[in-house]
Amino acid sequence: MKIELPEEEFRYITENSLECDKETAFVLSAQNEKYLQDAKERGAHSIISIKDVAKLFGVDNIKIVGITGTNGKTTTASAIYSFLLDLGYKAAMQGTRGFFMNDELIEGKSLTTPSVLNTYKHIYQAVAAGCDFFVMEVSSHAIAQKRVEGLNFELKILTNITQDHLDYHKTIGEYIAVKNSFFQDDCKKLINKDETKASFNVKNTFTYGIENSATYRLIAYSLNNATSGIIQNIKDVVPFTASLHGFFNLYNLMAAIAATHILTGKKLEEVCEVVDNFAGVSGRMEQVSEVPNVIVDFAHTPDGIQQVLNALKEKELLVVFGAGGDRDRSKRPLMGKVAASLAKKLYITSDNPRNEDPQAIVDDILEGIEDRSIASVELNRKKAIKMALDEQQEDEVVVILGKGDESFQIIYDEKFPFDDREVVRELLKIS
Ligand SMILES: CC(=O)N[C@H]1[C@@H](OP(=O)(O)OP(=O)(O)OC[C@H]2O[C@@H](n3ccc(=O)[nH]c3=O)[C@H](O)[C@@H]2O)O[C@H](CO)[C@@H](O)[C@@H]1O[C@H](C)C(=O)N[C@@H](C)C(=O)N[C@H](CCC(=O)O)C(=O)O
Ligand SMILES: Nc1ncnc2c1ncn2[C@@H]1O[C@H](COP(=O)(O)OP(=O)(O)OP(=O)(O)O)[C@@H](O)[C@H]1O
Ligand SMILES: N[C@H](CCC[C@H](N)C(=O)O)C(=O)O
Ligand SMILES: [Mg+2]
Repeated sequence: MKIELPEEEFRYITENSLECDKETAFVLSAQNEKYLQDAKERGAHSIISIKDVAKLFGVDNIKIVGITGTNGKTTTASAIYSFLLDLGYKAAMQGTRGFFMNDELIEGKSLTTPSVLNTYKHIYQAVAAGCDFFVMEVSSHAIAQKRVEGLNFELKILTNITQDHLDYHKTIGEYIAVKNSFFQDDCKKLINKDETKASFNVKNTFTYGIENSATYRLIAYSLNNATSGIIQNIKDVVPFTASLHGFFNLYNLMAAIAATHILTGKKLEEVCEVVDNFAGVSGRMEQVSEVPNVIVDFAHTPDGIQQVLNALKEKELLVVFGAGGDRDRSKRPLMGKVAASLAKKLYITSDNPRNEDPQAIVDDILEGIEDRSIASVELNRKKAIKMALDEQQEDEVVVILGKGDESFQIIYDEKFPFDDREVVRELLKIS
């Protein structure tokens, strides 16, 4: 990606040596230092550091909020973004769903945390638009690869640490260490106190929790019909209501309320008043049809599946899911096991197979399932959804997991249009 800067002596900057020429400066970062020689050989105008870009782009003129954790990053980021906008601030958000500013989608999905220069470009756009805050998701890949190099965070948030991405991090110990490495500096931090795997520098640390005492503690809650809770921070005890469902979302809401309180210095009452306006995130616990009851969710980890199915366990559940190809293999049997323990019936199918054999992925999932009589295998995702809908009885819920708001299915390197919600609507003939 080349960025044009007409005012500078070089006309463009890039982080890719292949794009270097006499008009284009190479932005040296931890991710591309191995290509420095190549950039020089291609006649780069000059070599500049990511710190130089930080100055050029004024990235210190905005408050950056970074959220990491295995699950709940997008939901927590979206809640903070929504609360800030409702409280009258200008805000931007970058994450799995793309780059948003002041309630508008500016750029579609790419990575959860894009390359370092891409993030700097978004921050630059947010500064230019007069935003007070830049809320961003920080994936474990991004921490390991230093895609957040040079950013001074106003607040860093930890949602939780369970299992994902062991294809990349190799061991759970390494994955936990990478997540925790984000919280070793002196900047303000907000940590989930109920996450026993969290390890952080206590300086400037705030905590939130439900089970353990914390700076922000949920002292009472109800999940019947509507979600509501009472949050305590020192002497303040403040109620809130919310339209998100499920116990796990109480954690996301707590993190977002606490973060907004810390960031803005507004009264906790004022923050809690806007909580109910946040309608949730597309493709997360999204009810596509009420009768029959069909829910689409983005759970793609063992813990995500457990949390979502637990939230719905009052009903009998028919669960359609698979697992992504070219991703953590070791999570697949765990996903199978936890789904089998909470569902009446499983329809195991393809997610995004990418370069793997879809049957082999399903076999990995089946490894975790003792009672195979509850599991049907149908590799075609649309057919698997149809099977579940055809077999659904009154009072049962069809829960379709793993792809949430994705609008395509990735087979090898090709993206084919596919949206679980559209498929359900088409099969149920809902307009
Ligand atoms: C495994 C992985 O994470 N790979 C990422 C990594 O690729 P890489 O290390 O192979 O990069 P590289 O090709 O050596 O390039 C590194 C740098 O050198 C530069 N370069 C490269 C080649 C060259 O000749 N000259 C040169 O200067 C590139 O412009 C880049 O700046 O760095 C690239 C640039 O930042 C990423 O695009 C790429 O993401 C790939 C596409 C990917 O699929 N990543 C996924 C797994 C990912 O990151 N997912 C996370 C987690 C999602 C979540 O849990 O929410 C995410 O943040 O989305
Ligand atoms: N706090 C939480 N704890 C456990 N599971 C959660 C939590 N919040 C959300 N989930 C589950 O994880 C799924 C993904 O949620 P969300 O998109 O907010 O997470 P994420 O961390 O951004 O995921 P990704 O790493 O793919 O970007 C949800 O659909 C839900 O199933
Ligand atoms: N951010 C996650 C999303 C997974 C979504 C699932 N549908 C898959 O393709 O595995 C990842 O890149 O691992
Ligand atoms: Mg996300």
